[in-house]
Amino acid sequence: MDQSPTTILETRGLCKRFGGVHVARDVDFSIRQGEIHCLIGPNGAGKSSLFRLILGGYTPNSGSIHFLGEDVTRLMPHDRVRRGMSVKFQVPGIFKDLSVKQNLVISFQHHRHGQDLDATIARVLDFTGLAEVAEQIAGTLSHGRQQWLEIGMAVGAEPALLLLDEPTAGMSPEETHQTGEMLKTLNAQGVTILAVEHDMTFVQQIADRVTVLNFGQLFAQGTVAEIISHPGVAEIYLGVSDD
Ligand SMILES: Nc1ncnc2c1ncn2[C@@H]1O[C@H](COP(=O)(O)OP(=O)(O)OP(=O)(O)O)[C@@H](O)[C@H]1O
Repeated sequence: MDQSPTTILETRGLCKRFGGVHVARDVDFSIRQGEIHCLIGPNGAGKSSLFRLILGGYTPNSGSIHFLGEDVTRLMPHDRVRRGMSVKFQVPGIFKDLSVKQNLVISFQHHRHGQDLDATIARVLDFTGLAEVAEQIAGTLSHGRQQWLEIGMAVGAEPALLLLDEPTAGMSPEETHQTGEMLKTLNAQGVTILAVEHDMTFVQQIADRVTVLNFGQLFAQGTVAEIISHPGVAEIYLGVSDD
């Protein structure tokens, strides 16, 4: 099994079932250091489940997960975060009654103090384009800006791997495009990104590689161009069997 230095995360023979439902079937999946990797597939394919397995929200029935060369299969989610994973879920987990800046203070105050905390907040406000609304109550921001605030909260600790579950859900096309540019900037600064995503325009904008899941199994993997021209991928989206 490949365990080259360029592999940041790898799953080996990962299986997870709930009763008779197999949400992950023998999944061998890897993310390369420095890439933007998108996870796609039809509804119910197992994307969110794989995401939760990687983060430790679900425990696999069998198989293993390796992050930065270490077996993290049995680690609690917070121990995975401590090792460099960070996550933004689909539903914004922000404090809506607090200001943008107060949200960032709460996110970073356990890791950063004094000038270091101020510098981190300034960097995140600049990166997310939220500096002009730093004092605004977060719940009054547009949907897109609330999502950017949460991305900012997820990247303040400078993670090695950022996991995003449908980061553009509910966004306008312009907000979606801006999010893509934001993530490419972050990636250029050294953050590896895994995004579960439905919007293929967005996937084309950001992805270095794409993995397609279907019925809990790895169906195809490749560049965006390879996946788009893969005849089986179009078929599973149309609900036609590839057998
Ligand atoms: N905790 C659970 N208990 C039982 N079944 C589950 C659980 N989590 C997921 N499933 C089932 O596993 C399958 C895969 O679900 P999952 O949410 O991972 O798919 P998905 O690809 O993320 O779908 P979508 O694109 O609709 O979000 C579905 O049939 C779902 O109902």
